[in-house]
Amino acid sequence: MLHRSSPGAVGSRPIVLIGPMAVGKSAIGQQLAQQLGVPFIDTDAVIVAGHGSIAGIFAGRGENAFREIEARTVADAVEEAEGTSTVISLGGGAVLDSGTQQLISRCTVVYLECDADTVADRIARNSGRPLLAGDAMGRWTAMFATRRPVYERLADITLDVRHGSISELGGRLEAALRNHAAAKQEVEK
Ligand SMILES: Nc1ncnc2c1ncn2[C@@H]1O[C@H](COP(=O)(O)OP(=O)(O)O)[C@@H](O)[C@H]1O
Ligand SMILES: O=C(O)C1=C[C@@H](OP(=O)(O)O)[C@@H](O)[C@H](O)C1
Ligand SMILES: [Mg+2]
Repeated sequence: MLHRSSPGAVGSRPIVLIGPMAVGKSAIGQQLAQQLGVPFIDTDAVIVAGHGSIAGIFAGRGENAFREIEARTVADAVEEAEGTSTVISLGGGAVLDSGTQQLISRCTVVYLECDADTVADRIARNSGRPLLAGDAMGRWTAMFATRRPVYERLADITLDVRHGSISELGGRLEAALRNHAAAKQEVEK
């Protein structure tokens, strides 16, 4: 019998978290991985470990260089996670890359959905996100408007994260993943 938190029940594909900056991809991803007892990869953390701070990469080499590093890092993470339910949290702009879009179609993609009010305080405290320098809320809102259709199109599961603590949202996401895996199994029978 499967334990309640056994990773088997959420399927055997990598679980990829997408969504706008500060929605909680890194925090909820880590929480979910802990609940499931599976590895966690935060692609931004991998980039920082290999190349220094994200602000430093943007300032020294530009956004295009960051996006190239990011696409390679995501590809390596998905490859490493293949055949497992490893949780992978992406940066908010990673899914704009068409190669990344193709790669994550082999994963269970979770879109964390929120509104500007949810992230306003977090963004006001923000320091390390170069794309939010200056008018952080204005920039966040403009980017969300253009990226939102991409997040919606790529999502297998959409989780509303406007209310709830990180651990509550981890619990809700685990339940949504179990439902999704069960529904897929039913279709494949
Ligand atoms: N549901 C939540 N409740 C309270 N704080 C949250 C919640 N989700 C995220 N946070 C906090 O907001 C900040 C941004 O979250 P983070 O996971 O880094 O977002 P992302 O990776 O999507 O940019 C972090 O300090 C995180 O702990
Ligand atoms: O949305 C973006 O373009 C970015 C989001 C950031 O990650 P988070 O979404 O985890 O903040 C980070 O990758 C970089 O600052 C660029
Ligand atoms: Mg993050």
